[in-house]
Amino acid sequence: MRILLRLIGFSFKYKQRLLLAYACTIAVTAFALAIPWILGIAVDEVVRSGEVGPLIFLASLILVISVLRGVAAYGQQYLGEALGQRVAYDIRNTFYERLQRLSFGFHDNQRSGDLMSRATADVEGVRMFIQGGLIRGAYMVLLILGVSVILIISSWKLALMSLVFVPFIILRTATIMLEMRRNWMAERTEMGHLNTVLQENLAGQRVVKAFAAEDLESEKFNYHASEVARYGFTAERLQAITTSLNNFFLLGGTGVILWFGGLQVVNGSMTEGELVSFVLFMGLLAIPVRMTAWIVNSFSRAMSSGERIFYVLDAESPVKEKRNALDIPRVRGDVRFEDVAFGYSELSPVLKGVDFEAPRAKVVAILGAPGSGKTTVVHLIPRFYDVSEGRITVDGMDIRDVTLASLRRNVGIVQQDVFIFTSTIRANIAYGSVDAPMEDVVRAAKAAQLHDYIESMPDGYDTYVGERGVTLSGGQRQRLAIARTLLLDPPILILDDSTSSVDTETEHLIRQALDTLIQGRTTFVIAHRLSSVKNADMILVMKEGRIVQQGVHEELVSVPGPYQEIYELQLRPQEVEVNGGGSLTSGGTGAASVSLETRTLNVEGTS
Ligand SMILES: Nc1ncnc2c1ncn2[C@@H]1O[C@H](COP(=O)(O)OP(=O)(O)OP(=O)(O)O)[C@@H](O)[C@H]1O
Repeated sequence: MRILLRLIGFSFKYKQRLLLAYACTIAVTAFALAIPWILGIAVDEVVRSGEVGPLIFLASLILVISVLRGVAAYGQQYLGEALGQRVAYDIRNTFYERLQRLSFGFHDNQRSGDLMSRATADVEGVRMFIQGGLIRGAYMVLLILGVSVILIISSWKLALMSLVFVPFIILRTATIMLEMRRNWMAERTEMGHLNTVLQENLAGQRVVKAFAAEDLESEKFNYHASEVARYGFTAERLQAITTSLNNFFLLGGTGVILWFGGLQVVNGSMTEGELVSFVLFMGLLAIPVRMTAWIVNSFSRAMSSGERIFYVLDAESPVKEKRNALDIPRVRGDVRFEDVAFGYSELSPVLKGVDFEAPRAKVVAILGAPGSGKTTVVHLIPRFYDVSEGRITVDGMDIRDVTLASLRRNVGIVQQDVFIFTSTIRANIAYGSVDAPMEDVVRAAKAAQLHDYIESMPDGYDTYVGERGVTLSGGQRQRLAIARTLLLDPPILILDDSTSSVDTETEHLIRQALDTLIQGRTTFVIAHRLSSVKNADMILVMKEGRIVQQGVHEELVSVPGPYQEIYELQLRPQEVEVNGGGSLTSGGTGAASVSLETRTLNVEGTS
């Protein structure tokens, strides 16, 4: 009921259209009821007077009414369709908008395929109901009520006999409604699984092919596809059985009328015309009786779909923006973690007592074993997640007191896994700074050592890159991400330096690009490379969610502890690889130079 009311609430935004559609529905019902009534009078007139004059008049009247009925039916259908389309448009946009606002904490627990299914198939289910069920349902109710009242006024005994089937239809409708609802919910869920398999398969095509897993993928898809089909058949079966039963009840009622009505005509207590009207009125019920099952089916589907849509619309984002949050301008870049604790769920804390200060324009290298919490620490800065204890400040301001948009404008991220949109190179570089003038885009591309490559393409900056940037090499994707961040020009930078292995020339280009990028920004490097660690202004060594050592390379390497172990086991062997090809400096402090050796440094012992 709550879902139905909310869907009606969406429709009520267009109340003029809705009311007009209902006005057309009332007109269609009235005209539909008038025709059998006039036909009854016509039959009586012919029998009584034997003249054709009144017949011609009544026939013309029926013609006029039929035309009017046609016009009203057109209005009803058109307005219903338009209403359905508009409501679907609104729901789809509200859904998408909500998805954009929900934080990582929500998305971590969802499957993209399922969310896509909610945004498409579920919205479509709701649209069909609004367009059909909401309007036609009213027509059906009006017609049944109208026919019942007319029949009862004409001959209540005969009416009661002929309408004896109505309670059966109501009972049947009520029972299948529950069954249909359960069935549609299961079908919607399976459809979500099906979309997830499809989406993952398409996104992971390279892995599927590399592991020759086509058969496995087909099996997974087939399983969910057959489940979807099974629930679809069940819905059709329920609808077909109900339609047949309802038809049976209706025809039974018509038989009763013919039998008892015929007897009444014979004994003179009813005219021929009244009997004809009665039978025609019963005929009018055929449409709503047949439609009952369809409407119940459409209603059940819409309620299940509505539930799935409202689940997302009502979802609370774990990261919320305060009402009076400040829209901050460009910050200086002093970042401070004050006794921060965090867990992805309340049961398992991931970070405990993390406390450090990253002064403006310094480079902080974070290292530690896999799962020690390095990524988690940096993801707290742009508020992908919120701390559970303590606080993080930027220039002394608690980051929960500022708007998410203004905070994120100040924090740039260059990840190892660069996401490229299916668009032009220019649009991809300007993602996040869409209004940036072309000169700035070119300047960023030049600084990222990508300009020459772009210029060598036939369409230059307007060259389209394939889905997820498949037409670009790993090194080009990475430099594009650097150009994107350079254009954003954030004072705080998060960098995952685990560049996939590339050739020396590309490595050199990336190193130059990063050199430019890092200048003058407070930089957090998730350190996978020797020089990121060795030349950082501060090194944080993490273990099981805690900072176990903190300092600069020279200090840490001279005392026994986790850093010394990592250095001896994994960093020192890298030293022979370093050939001093360049450096990344931290805003001219001199201390921070992050050089990129040709081989990826494997701090954790994994490649
Ligand atoms: N989205 C998430 N939901 C639940 N747990 C998570 C999530 N992301 C990470 N974790 C868990 O939090 C812990 C810290 O993970 P994190 O990614 O911060 O480690 P890391 O040091 O960056 O590891 P790596 O070097 O392997 O990337 C791990 O135990 C991990 O399983």
